[in-house]
Amino acid sequence: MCPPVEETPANGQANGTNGDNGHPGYSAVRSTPTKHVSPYQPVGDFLSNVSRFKIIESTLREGEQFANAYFDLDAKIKIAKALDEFGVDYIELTSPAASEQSRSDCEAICKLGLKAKILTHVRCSMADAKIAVETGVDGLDVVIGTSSYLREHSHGKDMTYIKNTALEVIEFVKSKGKEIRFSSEDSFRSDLVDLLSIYSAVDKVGVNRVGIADTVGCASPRQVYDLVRTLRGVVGCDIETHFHNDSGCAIANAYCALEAGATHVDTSVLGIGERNGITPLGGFMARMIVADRDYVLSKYNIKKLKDIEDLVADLVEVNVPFNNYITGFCAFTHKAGIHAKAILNNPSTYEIISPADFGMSRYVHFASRITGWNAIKSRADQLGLTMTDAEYKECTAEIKKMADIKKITLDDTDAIIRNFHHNQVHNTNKPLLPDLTKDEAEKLNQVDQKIESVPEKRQLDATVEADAEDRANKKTRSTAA
Ligand SMILES: CC(=O)SCCNC(=O)CCNC(=O)[C@H](O)C(C)(C)COP(=O)(O)OP(=O)(O)OC[C@H]1O[C@@H](n2cnc3c(N)ncnc32)[C@H](O)[C@@H]1OP(=O)(O)O
Ligand SMILES: O=C(O)CCC(=O)C(=O)O
Ligand SMILES: [Zn+2]
Repeated sequence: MCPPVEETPANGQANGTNGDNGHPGYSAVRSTPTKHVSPYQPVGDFLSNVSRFKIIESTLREGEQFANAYFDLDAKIKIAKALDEFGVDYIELTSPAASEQSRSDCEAICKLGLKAKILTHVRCSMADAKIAVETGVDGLDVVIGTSSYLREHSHGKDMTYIKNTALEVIEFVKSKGKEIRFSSEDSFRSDLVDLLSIYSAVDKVGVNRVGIADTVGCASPRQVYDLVRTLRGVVGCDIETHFHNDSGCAIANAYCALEAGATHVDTSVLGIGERNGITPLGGFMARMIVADRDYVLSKYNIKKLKDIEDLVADLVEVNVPFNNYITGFCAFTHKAGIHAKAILNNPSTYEIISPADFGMSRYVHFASRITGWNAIKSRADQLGLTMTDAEYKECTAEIKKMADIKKITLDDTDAIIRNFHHNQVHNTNKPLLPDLTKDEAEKLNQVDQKIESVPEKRQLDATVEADAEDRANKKTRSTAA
């Protein structure tokens, strides 16, 4: 088995050491070469924007709608600066009509001089638009519900009113030299003819983008593809998309929207937002780096992802989930023996994303009954201990035996490897794990007795003894020389 090989990442930077996933019981393995040629390249379709999408980052708007979110100005500035360093194209802020503090925060963020364009998100009303254009934002994201649910039970306006107001607001915002997007809320439960008719009308008066929103998270990727593709044939302007995650499709829907010709995707850090939130920035990056690594690396500073997630998680007082895309504590941890062996030889066997791209580390978990001798050999290498293959196998069997009677830790496993090695080299019989409880020692004894009666075990013992003798002979010869 090859020892872990150090990778030279495509971007020429040092390997993943700064984004430690924080494992107490796993060995870090240096990244190995990964020229990411995905067998699942995006469909080579002239409509697809998978290789030229833009991100509208809405942690400071949709994210403020997350149940736990409370961002004071200092927090907003930290988040805005971090997102700007990451390289998002737009930062969307809460409506300045929401409160006096929201309005002054909006002005303050506009004055930071960030590279990202600053948008604010307002209702489709002249009153909101008039407040928004005075804040210094680059553009307005205007929204109004078009489904019958929202027309009847939210704002109570019909489609004619919506269209007329939309046209009035767009004309006003454009006259102020601002970018303007018009979006239908709850698009996937809206009448298709209503939708296409209003999008076509706003496109004709020069709106910069239209937006489709899956406000209740009901849409499937196929429905998204169909609607965006249809809309692509109706409007010439850009198409923004916004997906809630109630039924688990937010990332897949964003991807399908791009395949169908959408140009912009809304995200928030960790997906925070109303209810269970929207397309998460990190999960979206995970999807897109698999689709077009060069585009993602050329545009976004993805090594900042973990810092941004930690910042936001801290501010909204949540933990980053264990299975989070990229940064979850086990996102790059390989445990089963079969996986570990292959990963140690070549990480592409079981990884489609290189942790090093995100400044993260890969781990091989070897303290369990499902580990294998290749992983144990790799760990022994890290401990500076060398044995024969037969000894690694025997040592692995001891680890499995112990793991069958109790949940073993990294320290336990290291102790077994060290003591096993010591016994081989010095021909001693040290207990492999000295601090077993009486009960555990008794169980181990029973297991030992069972194993002794297995013929393969006797065979293995003979091999190990032969190895030891061979080594002893060699040692004698080299001492004599
Ligand atoms: C799907 C989304 O997430 S859209 C973004 C939602 N974001 C927010 O709501 C955050 C900011 N919101 C707020 O601070 C407040 O809701 C405000 C300032 C906008 C309005 O506050 P209030 O005047 O107290 O009204 P309230 O919040 O109770 O109800 C919403 C009002 O907006 C109207 N409304 C709702 N959607 C729209 C719309 N898209 N365009 C125009 N008016 C709308 C409703 O009819 C209702 O008006 P009413 O006072 O005549 O009943
Ligand atoms: O403005 C938009 O496009 C989306 C608004 C929103 O948050 C939603 O509909 O869920
Ligand atoms: Zn939303």
